[in-house]
Amino acid sequence: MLIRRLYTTIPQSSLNPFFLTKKPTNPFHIITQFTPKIPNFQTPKSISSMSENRRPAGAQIPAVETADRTELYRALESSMGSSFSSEPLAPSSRPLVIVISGPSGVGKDCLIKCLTEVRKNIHFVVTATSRAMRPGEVHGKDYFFVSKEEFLTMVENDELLEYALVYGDYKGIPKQQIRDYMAKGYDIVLRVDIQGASTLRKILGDSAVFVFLVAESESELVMRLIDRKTESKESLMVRVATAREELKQMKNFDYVVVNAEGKLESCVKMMEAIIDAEKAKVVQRRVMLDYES
Ligand SMILES: Nc1ncnc2c1ncn2[C@@H]1O[C@H](COP(=O)(O)OP(=O)(O)OP(=O)(O)O)[C@@H](O)[C@H]1O
Repeated sequence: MLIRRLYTTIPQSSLNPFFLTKKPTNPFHIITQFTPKIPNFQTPKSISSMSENRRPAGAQIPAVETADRTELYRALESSMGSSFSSEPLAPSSRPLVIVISGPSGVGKDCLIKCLTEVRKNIHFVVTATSRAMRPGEVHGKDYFFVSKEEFLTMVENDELLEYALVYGDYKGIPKQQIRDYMAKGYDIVLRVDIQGASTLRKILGDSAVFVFLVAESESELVMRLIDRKTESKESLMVRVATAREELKQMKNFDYVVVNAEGKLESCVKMMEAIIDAEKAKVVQRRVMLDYES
C-alpha cells in the first residue's frame, strides 16, 4: 500500500512526530502534507548545524548572567543580521458589522443603547423609513424620515443594504452610512428582526457577526413583554406566537447572548467580549456591502 511505502521509505528519525500521531485517511493527503514539511524533517544534529550557519561569523553573545540588558539585546540583534522591529505583531483589526436580532421585547434596544454608551467607537445605524414622524422623534436620530417616493428612489439606486415593508411602511438600512462610519474606524451595529437577519445573512454571509439575543426562558420573555405595557392584547398574542417561531432560527446565528432578568449589564459585557474576540481573530471578517465580482 502507498501509505505503508511512504512510511517505510522515510527514515523514522526524520519524521515529524505530529504527523505520526495523525492517522492518514488517504494517500494523496499524506503526500501533500509531507511535501511542504520537508525542511522540518531534520535530525537534531542537522537543525543545530543549520542555526550555526545562520549565525553571522564573529557575532558574540555575552553571558546572560552578567551582560547588561541593552548589550544583550544589541548582540542578539547583530546575531540576527537585522534590527528588531517595533512594528505591532498583531494585524490591525478591521471594523465589524454586528447584526443584533432576537424576538420582540427581548431587550435589543436596551442592549444597543448601553453598548453604544460603553463603547464610543460603535455606530448604531439609523434606519430610513417612509413612516410619518411621531411626536418626540428626531430626524437623523430615531430614523431618517423620507417620503414613500424618496424611499423607492433609494431602492432603485441600490442605496439600501436591506429593506422591508412593515405594517405598510418601508424601513431600510442605508449603505452609505455604513461605509462612512466604517471608513472612520467605527464598528457598525444593525438592529433587525429575525426576517431581516435572515436577509442580511444572504447578503453579507460570514462577513458580518450575527448575534441572537434571548431571554433566559420563553416565560421570562413573555413577562417582559407584558411588563413593557406597550402592546395591545392582539399585538401581544402576535408577538408571543412569532417569538416561538423565531427561536427556531437561532442556529443561523454566530452567537447567542442571554439577556437575563435584571442582568442587562452582564449581557452588555458578553457583547463586549464577543467584539473583543472578533477583533483578536487572526483571519478577520472582511465586510462586503456589495457583491464583488
Ligand atoms: N435584562 C433585563 N431585565 C429586565 N427587563 C429588561 C431587561 N432588558 C430589557 N428589559 C425591558 O424589556 C422591555 C423590552 O426591551 P426593548 O424595548 O429593548 O426590547 P426590544 O427587543 O428592542 O423590543 P422590540 O423588538 O419589540 O422593539 C423594556 O421594557 C426593557 O426595559
